[in-house]
Amino acid sequence: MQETNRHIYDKLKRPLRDLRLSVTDQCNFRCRYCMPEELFGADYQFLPREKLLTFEELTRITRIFVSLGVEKIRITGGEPLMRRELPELIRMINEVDGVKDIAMTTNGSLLAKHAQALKAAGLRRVTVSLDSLDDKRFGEMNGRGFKASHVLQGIEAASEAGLDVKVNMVVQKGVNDQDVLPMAKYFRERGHILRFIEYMDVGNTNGWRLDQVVPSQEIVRLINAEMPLEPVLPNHYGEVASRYRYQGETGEIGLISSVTQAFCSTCTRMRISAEGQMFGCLFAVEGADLREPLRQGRSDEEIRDRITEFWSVREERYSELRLSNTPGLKKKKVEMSHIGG
Ligand SMILES: Nc1nc2c(ncn2[C@@H]2O[C@H](COP(=O)(O)OP(=O)(O)OP(=O)(O)O)[C@@H](O)[C@H]2O)c(=O)[nH]1
Ligand SMILES: C[S@@+](CC[C@H](N)C(=O)[O-])C[C@H]1O[C@@H](n2cnc3c(N)ncnc32)[C@H](O)[C@@H]1O
Ligand code: SF4
Ligand code: SF4
Repeated sequence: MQETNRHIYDKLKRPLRDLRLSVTDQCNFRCRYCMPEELFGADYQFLPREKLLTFEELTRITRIFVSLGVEKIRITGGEPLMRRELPELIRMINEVDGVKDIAMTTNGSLLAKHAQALKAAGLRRVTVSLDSLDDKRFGEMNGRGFKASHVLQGIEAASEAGLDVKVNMVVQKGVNDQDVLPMAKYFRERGHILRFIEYMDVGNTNGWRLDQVVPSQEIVRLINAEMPLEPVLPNHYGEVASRYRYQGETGEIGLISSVTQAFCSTCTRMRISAEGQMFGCLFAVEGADLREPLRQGRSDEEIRDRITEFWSVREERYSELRLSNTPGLKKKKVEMSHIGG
């Protein structure tokens, strides 16, 4: 029987509501802002299979988190579609009593192949990352020469399969800022929500510089000048993106402003890396292990206590601290491809 779901709160009184599960640390792209080729080269040691949480372990974790009030699950990575049999995991998670929303973030390269199976397994929404419509620029940004047209086919296939599609674009000054308007026009016509993400200083390897961030407000101004926008209220507490609607239409865009308007004060997200470490922040230094307790035969109650304890001492708010330029920001952080974006 489903236990009574109770919310737990961290030190800053933020409830635990969302669970982001990374299912692999591997990826077929080498986006410079995430996994630069020179650091994630041919000799890079990805996690061996036995270290990855199994589908049964991921499902059990989900069930325990749901008993703590989580309703929203996001599958991510690395590239989640590189994990074999992923639709089977979706099916298993979808059967967990109390899961209200299950979504996946993907680079879209393998989406055309898997969209139908994912939908049939119970996936509702997919967020596809795409940084440019220009094949050459996109190929350079993803570090592997993948074509934008290929990802667009994936988006089409997902839409045809009945999945709700959003698109994420990381905007970097001098790299793809010229693509903001063409992307906005393209996805406005097709009715998909495009979200612009401020380039972040994730991990230790992407060579981030503040002057490469395009502030969200600049993007709003740029689009508004051509296609007038109006702000829209958030869908729910803690929504990451601020929303704007094209005036007189239902179409929207979103702005994820983790550099210029940090949203840590309403951050309700727990992240689990592919090897089963819990992270309370995208910029965490280290996580707390769940895999060993799972494999040592600990009871659900014991694992629930471990999660509760971890969340109750959580006080991370990295982006807010970065915003206030607090000295002594952590030097060594977990990599985004490892923790799951
Ligand atoms: N700094 C920071 N960035 C985040 C956080 N959550 C998401 N992001 C960034 O926002 C991007 C978009 O998030 P998505 O994976 O699309 O998920 P979401 O915003 O929860 O999506 P919806 O459920 O559709 O609202 C991520 O890839 C990250 O780049 C967070 O907690 N902190
Ligand atoms: C780490 S990826 C994992 C899922 C999948 N591989 C993908 O690209 O959608 C999740 C999201 O993080 C975003 N991301 C990665 N590095 C980033 C950075 N430095 N700043 C902002 N967003 C970033 C990506 O664009 C993507 O939308
Ligand atoms: S952003 Fe996604 S697609 Fe790009 S390297 Fe990172 S994990 Fe891979
Ligand atoms: S920086 Fe950390 S605490 Fe702030 S919103 Fe992102 S994940 Fe949450």
